[in-house]
Amino acid sequence: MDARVEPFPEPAAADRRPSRAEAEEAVRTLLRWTGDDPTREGLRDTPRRVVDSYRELFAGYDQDAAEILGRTFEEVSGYDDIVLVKDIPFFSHCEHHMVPIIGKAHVAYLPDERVLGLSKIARVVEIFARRLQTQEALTAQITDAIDETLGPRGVAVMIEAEHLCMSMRGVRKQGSLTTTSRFTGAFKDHAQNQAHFFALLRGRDAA
Ligand SMILES: Nc1nc2c(ncn2[C@@H]2O[C@H](COP(=O)(O)OP(=O)(O)OP(=O)(O)O)[C@@H](O)[C@H]2O)c(=O)[nH]1
Ligand SMILES: [Zn+2]
Repeated sequence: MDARVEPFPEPAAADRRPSRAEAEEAVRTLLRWTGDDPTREGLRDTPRRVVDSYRELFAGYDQDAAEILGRTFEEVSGYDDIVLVKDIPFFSHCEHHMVPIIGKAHVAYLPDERVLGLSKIARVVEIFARRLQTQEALTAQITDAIDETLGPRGVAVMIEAEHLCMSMRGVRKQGSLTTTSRFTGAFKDHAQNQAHFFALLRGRDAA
């Protein structure tokens, strides 16, 4: 296993999870921490809603990228050029502040013998985005999951995102975008493949 990154973190074991009642109580504690009153009518159902929201926003902990990416197709046409799915929107949450990260992922690979269903590329972005993340880890996990499961000639991933922990709070710089990228195989070794990837990305503004 590649030591740089754990591509398929084990989903949190059910027995290590607090109960729903404990989770709702934690939300009540945070409501009191804000200075509000969790017993007032408007907030009475809020712990339940927050816990339900967390289930959805962090659903990625219960999903396995290898399973999604395991469903591949043999490429019989001889197509061997770049496959790029760009502008995949995602919402994630930063692991430092648990505040949203809003961004777009651009994911490309150079097929070898097998290709992926295109929706699976967007699904793998979702799986890793719906966990607490840094942008660097999100980029690495998407790249390495595709690389290790599909075995293509190369993978290229670029992510552009705004971190609301830098906009709403802290340094308060609205609109600043962070870009991260990761390349494997033929994208890493051959500058012209990287250049092709970047040229196709620039093309998104031309339409
Ligand atoms: N490298 C990296 N840093 C991130 C990411 N998301 C948030 N951060 C940063 O994580 C850092 C946490 O810094 P700390 O000094 O521990 O926390 P803090 O006191 O809340 O920092 P400020 O945000 O500067 O107020 C901040 O600089 C954030 O901007 C990310 O995806 N990648
Ligand atoms: Zn943050």
